[in-house]
Amino acid sequence: MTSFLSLSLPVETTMENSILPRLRFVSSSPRGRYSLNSGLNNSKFGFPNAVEGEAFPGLACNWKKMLNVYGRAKPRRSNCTRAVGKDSVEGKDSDDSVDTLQATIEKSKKVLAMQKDLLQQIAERRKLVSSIKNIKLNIEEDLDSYNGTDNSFPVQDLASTVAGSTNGKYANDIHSKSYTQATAVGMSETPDVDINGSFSEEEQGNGRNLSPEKVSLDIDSSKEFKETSSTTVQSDTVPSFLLKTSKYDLKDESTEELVESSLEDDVSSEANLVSEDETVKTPPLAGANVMNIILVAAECAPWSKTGGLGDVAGALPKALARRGHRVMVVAPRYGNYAEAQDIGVRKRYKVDGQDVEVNFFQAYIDGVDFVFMDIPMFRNIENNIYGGSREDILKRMVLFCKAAVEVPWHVPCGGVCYGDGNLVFIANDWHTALLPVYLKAYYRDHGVMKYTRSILVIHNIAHQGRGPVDDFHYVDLPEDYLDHFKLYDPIGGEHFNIFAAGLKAADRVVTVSHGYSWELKTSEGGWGLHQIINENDWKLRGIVNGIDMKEWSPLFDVHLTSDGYTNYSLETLQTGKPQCKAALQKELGLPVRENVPLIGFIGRLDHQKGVDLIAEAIPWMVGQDVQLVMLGTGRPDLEQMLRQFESQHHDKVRGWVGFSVKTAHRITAGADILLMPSRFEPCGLNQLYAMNYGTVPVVHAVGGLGDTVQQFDPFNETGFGWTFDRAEAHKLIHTLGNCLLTYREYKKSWEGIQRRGMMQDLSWDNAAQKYEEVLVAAKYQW
Ligand SMILES: Nc1ncnc2c1ncn2[C@@H]1O[C@H](COP(=O)(O)OP(=O)(O)O[C@H]2O[C@H](CO)[C@@H](O)[C@H](O)[C@H]2O)[C@@H](O)[C@H]1O
Repeated sequence: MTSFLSLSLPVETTMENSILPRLRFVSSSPRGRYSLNSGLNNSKFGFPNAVEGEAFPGLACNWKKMLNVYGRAKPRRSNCTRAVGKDSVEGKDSDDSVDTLQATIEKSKKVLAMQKDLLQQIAERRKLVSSIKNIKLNIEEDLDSYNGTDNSFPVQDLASTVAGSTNGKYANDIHSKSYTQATAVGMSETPDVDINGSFSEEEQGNGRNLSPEKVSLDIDSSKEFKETSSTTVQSDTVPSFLLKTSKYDLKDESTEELVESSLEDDVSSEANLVSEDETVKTPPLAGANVMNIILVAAECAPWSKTGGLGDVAGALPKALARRGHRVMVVAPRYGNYAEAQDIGVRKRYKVDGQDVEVNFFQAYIDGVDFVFMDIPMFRNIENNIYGGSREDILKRMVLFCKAAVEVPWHVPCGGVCYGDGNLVFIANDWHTALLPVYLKAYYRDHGVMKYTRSILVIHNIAHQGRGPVDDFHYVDLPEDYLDHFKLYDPIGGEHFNIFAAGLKAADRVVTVSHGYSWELKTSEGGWGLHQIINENDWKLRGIVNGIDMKEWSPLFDVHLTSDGYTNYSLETLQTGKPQCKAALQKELGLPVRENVPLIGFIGRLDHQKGVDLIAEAIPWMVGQDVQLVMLGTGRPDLEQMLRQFESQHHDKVRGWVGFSVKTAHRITAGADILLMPSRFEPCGLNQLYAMNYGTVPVVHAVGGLGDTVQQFDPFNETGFGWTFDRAEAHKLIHTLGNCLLTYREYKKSWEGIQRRGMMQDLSWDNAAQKYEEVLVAAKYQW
């Protein structure tokens, strides 16, 4: 969640019921309207406001168009016969038998190419399996000590174990390379030439932050994820290990035989290949593009999380580090984090005329330097991190961004600062959108940090950091910068908008799916910023989020190790998942029945997530033989609604009001179906998690949901779930009805959907590679 709206805050209610002045405009678009709050209401600062009526009917209509634009359709290969025909015309006579022969040869070539491709996948899957096994061994050791409470940080523990590298290890690595700047405390106040310098080739090439063992493990596994399969796995590209267990495989029997026999033949050569790989020191995947990257975010899982932003900030950096980059995450220190040590660096920054001291804490985990800023105004708000008055939140973000931009000078990680050469910041959402502005206004405009670039990632444009124009004085910038913050609403008039300034100042802009990058440019989806986004279209790119495979994998999930739950994989899906379902039913006090479809919902209870559509569908749903569990916090009226559903339909519905990571994992594993009727959804992570757990998503095909959930096609047995094209209750009911029918009547198809979902490569490694392209583009941009 990416706004002031904390999951534990009833902010959305105030959106609807504000008594403070509220400025609105009605979109001239015939498709629908939305209102924008001027931001004068303190509690609403940060998001533009309540959506009225049908929020994005236009989007609903246009999702198919979006899909066409961003294309799932793959380029068709020219068919063999045509190619042969062309040859024969150009050559001698067009003789039928020659044609046939040619066609056969072409076909054989194609089959051989497929076979080669499959063998490659087999080799890579095997490597993956063996590296996963290693990881699992470590994890199992850790599980013994894991206490199973929701508030602990298993990922953290596991991460350290898996990486096999702690801060101490890291320090050793650095020391062994005889770095001279090992003293953290008392670094000079101003940037110094040595510190700013970029790393030597050797330092970069070796992935300086990583121990040699770590480099090879991580690089190998990311490569495997990257190359193993495409995001949309078709039935003809099934990994080989499924050939013997499933029918969702190669339809072409001859190819299958060929593959099987080649498989056996190739076992020994593969083994050689793997062992060779292990001994050869692999260069970083990023090659010559290795950079210093600092991701700055207001939340970072597992330490702080109110929603998807926290997940992304916790996982994307690790994937970038696996590619060989030197990566740091900078986040506020909301509480005491066991892993992070005070490194003794103290800096002072001014906010609203006052000097505020910032202390820096650091932890090195999974190849990433996590730097936490300890600032009095951030302390003890871990359960309400976007809480407080508009001014309070603004001051926090001003201070955070001012300090973050100087972290590469002042915070030595493993003894050496990042420096500002070959450096890119990744800012996230409006909270850190000031960073690109500060980088420009304080430094680059003055010839400092000339080689530093900034990327701004839009996770949710609905929250913008809005306020009255007077708020400009808080951000402490030269007067001529005011114009960058001013935004005019046709009805609301001029206001102050942090996201607007950040979008203009950033070197590149990324958003979290292709679909959303299209929607952002529409008046319905841009929430008043569409014009600025259109003007900056040249620097915008959509990159679909990934999954932290250690955190969200049914095989390693630490929340499935007790209370009757169990870890499972593709191979044990048929036994493991039903066991989790039974455990969930038991935990929730629902009748334990294997054949009743169990539907889940996890998310913020607000307008975005379409909870009200579920509410409208409830009478129909409870008329079916289904069970429904909803987990969420947010608007008090919607929380109340959840409680009410539970009390009215106690034999079928559970409404869990609260923020519980453990329960979210357990629902994802135990449910058969995950419902996501979001009105808009920049990417959405829960549907990705669901598919990885063999849980079938039913979604409104908007934003990232449209990008990631391919509609089930019963004729071709393709697709990962069900989609509906308008955020309307009757559409949801109709679609869910089809889904339930398949669940009940077509078990084999259902299993196929589950398996295809689980077989996708949803890891962060693909996305990290794309981010790298954006970072490189920014680096060479002047
Ligand atoms: N009550 C609860 N208890 C426990 N866990 C809960 C919970 N409610 C939500 N969560 C967890 O929070 C995360 C929510 O992530 P999403 O991507 O679905 O939504 P969010 O709208 O916050 O993120 C925004 O940013 C992300 C990241 O880019 C985009 O995917 C998304 O579309 C955009 O709206 C998931 O990990 C989910 O399990």
